[in-house]
Amino acid sequence: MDLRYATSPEHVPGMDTDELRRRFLVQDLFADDEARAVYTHHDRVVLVGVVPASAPVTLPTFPEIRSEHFFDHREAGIVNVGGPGTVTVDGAVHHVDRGACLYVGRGARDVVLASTGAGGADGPARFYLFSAPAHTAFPTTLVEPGGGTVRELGDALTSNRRTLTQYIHEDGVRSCQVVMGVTRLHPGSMWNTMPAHTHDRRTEVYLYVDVPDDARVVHLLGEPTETRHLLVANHEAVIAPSWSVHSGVGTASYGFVWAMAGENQSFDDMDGHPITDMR
Ligand SMILES: O=C(O)C(=O)C[C@H](O)C(=O)CO
Ligand SMILES: [Zn+2]
Repeated sequence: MDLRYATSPEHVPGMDTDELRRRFLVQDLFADDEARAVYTHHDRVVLVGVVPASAPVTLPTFPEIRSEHFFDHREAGIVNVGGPGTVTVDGAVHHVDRGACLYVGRGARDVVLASTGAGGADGPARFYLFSAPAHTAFPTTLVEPGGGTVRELGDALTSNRRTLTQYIHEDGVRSCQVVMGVTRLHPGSMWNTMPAHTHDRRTEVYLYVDVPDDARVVHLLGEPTETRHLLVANHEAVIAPSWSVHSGVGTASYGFVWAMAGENQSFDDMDGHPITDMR
């Protein structure tokens, strides 16, 4: 498990590219037949990538969380960004196809992730887990692709036309902390989350998907008047501490899985920052 301590904003001005990437960029989260994890002390969020390529993968616990089972004190949202698959939770099989989201509540003990495609064009399933501490148990719940609460945002004239779908949120699938969904840029639009915002009550992570191999997302982070950027490739994630903006522009169309944890689950609890105020 890659353990990352929290970063205070006053340290960002002195950071070079390598340190910014070491602290906030998550690379190589996905590897065949493995469960790879990153633990950030920002709201104690744990990210896990699972690609059951040749056999099902049983979600392990990790020594760093000191629990007999991963979900003893945690919950998670799981989005499949690969081929068709299943997530079996204590014997109950959930078909989690590409674009579907499964919420797994505190108390789950045996979680097995598997691919069901016959090695078709989509390849194996690619499960992305966003986990946060949980202090009560909510039921494991599946949202099918195309389900959830949809918001149409932006405009083609500002190249930020996009469809935001909320899966796990106050008016959707219930959870303790996790708020999770997916945003898809419309053809010809490249900017996400512009105008930018921060939410000091929550940490957020973006996992970028469907980024062509020869393209990148230029992702903005940092305090609004002390921004930095990261060049992000497909299936890489960026950790946005509560003080950080999180916005980006791609060199080709893409989507991203966004997820938050912290003080509240109010999606609209955010503080906007006009681009004219940012540096
Ligand atoms: O397209 C967007 O805008 C988003 O997806 C915004 C994220 O959901 C977010 O940052 C919510 O706080
Ligand atoms: Zn946000």
